[in-house]
Amino acid sequence: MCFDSRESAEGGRVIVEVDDKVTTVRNVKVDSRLDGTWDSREKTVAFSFDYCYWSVDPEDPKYASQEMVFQDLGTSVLSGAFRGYNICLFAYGQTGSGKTYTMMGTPASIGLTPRICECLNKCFLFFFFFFSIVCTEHYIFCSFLEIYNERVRDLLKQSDHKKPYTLRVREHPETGPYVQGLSQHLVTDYKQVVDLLEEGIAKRITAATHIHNASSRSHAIFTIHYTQAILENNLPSEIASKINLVDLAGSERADPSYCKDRITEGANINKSLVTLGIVISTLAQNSQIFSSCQSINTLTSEGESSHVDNPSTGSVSGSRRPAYIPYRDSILTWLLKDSLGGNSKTIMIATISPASSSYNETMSTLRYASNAKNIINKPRVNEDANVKLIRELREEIDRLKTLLMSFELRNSSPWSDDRDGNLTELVLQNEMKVCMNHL
Ligand SMILES: Nc1ncnc2c1ncn2[C@@H]1O[C@H](COP(=O)(O)OP(=O)(O)OP(=O)(O)O)[C@@H](O)[C@H]1O
Repeated sequence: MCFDSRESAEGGRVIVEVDDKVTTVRNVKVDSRLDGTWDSREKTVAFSFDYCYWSVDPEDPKYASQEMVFQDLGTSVLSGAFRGYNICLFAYGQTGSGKTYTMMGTPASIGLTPRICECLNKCFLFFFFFFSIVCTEHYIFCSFLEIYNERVRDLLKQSDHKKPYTLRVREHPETGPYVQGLSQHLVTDYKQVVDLLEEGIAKRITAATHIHNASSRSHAIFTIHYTQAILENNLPSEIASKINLVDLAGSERADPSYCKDRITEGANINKSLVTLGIVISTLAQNSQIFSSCQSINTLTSEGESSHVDNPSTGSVSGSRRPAYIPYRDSILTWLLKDSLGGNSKTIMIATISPASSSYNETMSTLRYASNAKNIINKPRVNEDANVKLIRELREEIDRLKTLLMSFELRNSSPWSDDRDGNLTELVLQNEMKVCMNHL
């Protein structure tokens, strides 16, 4: 949260308050109605989130530093990545409100992305020691792209200046959407990551707007593919995690005084942010339907009731179907499909301005974030399929062995020999499958 230059020049009347996990916004127009007439609008609206930060004035004791944000959000990205989950962290908010500052930072105050990269390199040994897993090696590949005017550009590839390098988005049946031909860079130390980030940020398209004189006009996605070679129960295996760190272009109303290019940019930025909003609210609605269906099923299986009317879903026993999610309506939502509603732990950072002149933008950003809070994703660990199979077979062997022992302890009946024989056979078959998988 910060004032932009325009708001500071205007004297910046503060209408936002942050108290622990609650952000309250005051509507000054309601305040200024001194004629005594009744106003139906709320004077203050409170929003609750997992974390709320105040970073308007560094002298303020409540001031949230980059380190504090990293301690809360960055470490949860890292612990998810170490355990093999896909993670997405994206910053959304009004132009000039601090998205790039939070995600990338400045040389004097580094942001989340470089801090996460630094810790991926440094902390993995501690993590594996802590979770008693033996990690033999780890690899980090990075890519950096921007979506500008609904086209994808590689920010880490040299291109002919006359012809910008645009890439196609494709969809893999198992791993989901990806950018064909996007360059991947192996990094082995922090300096290399910082160099890549600096190279990409320098190539990213920015322009002066009325609000911010170096406004990012594109959505930037920095992706880290983090793979760990591990030994679990003496089995070599790999855990892979994809971390998407997304700095969105600022939401800003179109201004007719801008040149044609700026208006086209603005229209494309708005199109993708509107689609993102629709995707988020549809996912939130679907998650509500899903969770109410689950609670209906729980009640039914407990035998308490088989007909539950749920006013929020408006139907009986979950007959309301999940709505279609228009991921493909913009490149941004298509590329983030898995992060927004699939196999990913996703964190949204909403950046706002505390100034009264930004009231509408602030309310819209906080409503957006409130909607996103209701989405329930289903992240799963990306572990090696063979190791998973071996673990399941071992569990099955243990179960069958226990069963066999209990038969042997009992007095054998005329048919028990057959049954014991079948179990022994099953144990042998499973042992063989495990051996084959080891080869
Ligand atoms: N919490 C903060 N503390 C100090 N300075 C900040 C903070 N947040 C943002 N700034 C400064 O405010 C200016 C605008 O921030 P930033 O570029 O991050 O905005 P943005 O939301 O990414 O804007 P746009 O969408 O237009 O790209 C920058 O100069 C940045 O360094």
